[in-house]
Amino acid sequence: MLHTKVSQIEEIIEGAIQTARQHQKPQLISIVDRIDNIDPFQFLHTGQIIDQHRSFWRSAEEEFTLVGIGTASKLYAKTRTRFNEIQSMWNDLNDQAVLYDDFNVKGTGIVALGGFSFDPEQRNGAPWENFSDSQMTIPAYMLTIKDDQCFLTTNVFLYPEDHPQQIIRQIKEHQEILFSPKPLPYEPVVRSGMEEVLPEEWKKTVEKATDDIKKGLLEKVVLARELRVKFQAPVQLAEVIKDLAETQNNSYIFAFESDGDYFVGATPERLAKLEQDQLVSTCLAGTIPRGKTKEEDAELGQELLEDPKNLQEHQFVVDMIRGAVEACCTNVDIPASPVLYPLRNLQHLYTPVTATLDEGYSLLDVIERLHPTPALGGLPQKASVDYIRENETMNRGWYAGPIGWFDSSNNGEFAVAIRSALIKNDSASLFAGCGVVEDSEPEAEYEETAVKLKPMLSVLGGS
Ligand SMILES: C=C(O[C@H]1C=CC=C(C(=O)O)[C@@H]1O)C(=O)O
Ligand SMILES: [Mg+2]
Repeated sequence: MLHTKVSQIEEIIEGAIQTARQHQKPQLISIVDRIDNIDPFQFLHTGQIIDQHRSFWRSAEEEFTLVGIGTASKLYAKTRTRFNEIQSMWNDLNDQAVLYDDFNVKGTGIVALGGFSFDPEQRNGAPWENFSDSQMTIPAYMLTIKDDQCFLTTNVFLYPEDHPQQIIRQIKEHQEILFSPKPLPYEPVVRSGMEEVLPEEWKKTVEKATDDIKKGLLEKVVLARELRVKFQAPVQLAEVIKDLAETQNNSYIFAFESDGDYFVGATPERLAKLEQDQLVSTCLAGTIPRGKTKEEDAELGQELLEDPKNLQEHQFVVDMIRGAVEACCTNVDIPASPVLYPLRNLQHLYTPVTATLDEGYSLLDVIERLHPTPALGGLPQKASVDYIRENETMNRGWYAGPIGWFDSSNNGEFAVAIRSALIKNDSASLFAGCGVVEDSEPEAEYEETAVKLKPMLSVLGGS
């Protein structure tokens, strides 16, 4: 199945270990092969035999899927300068890497996949003990599906003391496992319990926020809540991801596994996408349910497009993203008014942003400027993040944080991890939030978050 000849892998590994010995320092090598079509969910499922550190990413708008298995290298940081730190670790890593790639397709070769918590200053308490503040992983094995083509990247760090034959044998064993994909077990997820975390207290917090906004303490704040569920048996990652991919349109499907826990979701909200110097960002805020009939759906959509409270929620996001993007881009194009963005259970106000990124900036520089937008944090940015840390009834962890990937050819994309759940064996925490502005009503915001919880709930035992 692999198009790379085995002898070629042997030569590459032997050569790289020689180089590592000569320079007395490790060598990262990355080999890209074109492979026959393979089911990404089965690949993800089978990957757990090799390593319980897996990642999944599927684009919301194009045929593009990444599945990472295991770890060739990890980039961590946990301070306020985490984006810069990860960028400089990434630059160092690339300086010492050698790429064997005849195809040059985005999202192949040395690729980092992972995410960042919402707020690096929030303590890393339950249920997030197994997730570090930020973590980007360069997988040992990675499947890339781009349009109708599949690629396998094999990344390996080679040390002066490594034995070529041992490394080659292990890679061959792992590739054999990955190329004999196991069917999914198809055991339905059965819930045995469900508990909303402090719903009345949450509504009071929304009310307090509207008062504080009226007092001028801040202009907007996004408040999220948590729903805890229990299952009869441990949940299988690949099944949840497959169900999400099949039921949620116009959404990024993602999963990050860390020490046995899975953070998964189907988010519609792109933060930024970069292809060479072409940048795309998205303003998505303002929400109404879908209608049961075509007519009702169109009526609700029209109501959303004209509703002052939702338009205000949205405009704060557009203004902030415009400022952040204009500071590092040219040719910034932002339509004057939003359109509808339909999802299965609800519809949003949507304004796309396109621009050309100025030289010298990376995707992470853009993420640092954007995160959190007022769709996840509020306005002013710092005041709203402080407000969330002090008042919200949950620990956000990676909820609403930037998650995504980048490669070494200036391609990459980050979304924000909303409509998500942290799954721990036979229990899970589901998260959803909403933008609170002056005219927000606690009961209506509560209902809005209930609809936002539906996509995850429906694949975790039914909504
Ligand atoms: C914070 C969430 O949604 C944001 C994204 C789109 C619309 C939103 C809203 O209308 O409130 C939120 O700003 C969430 O789903 O957890
Ligand atoms: Mg809203």
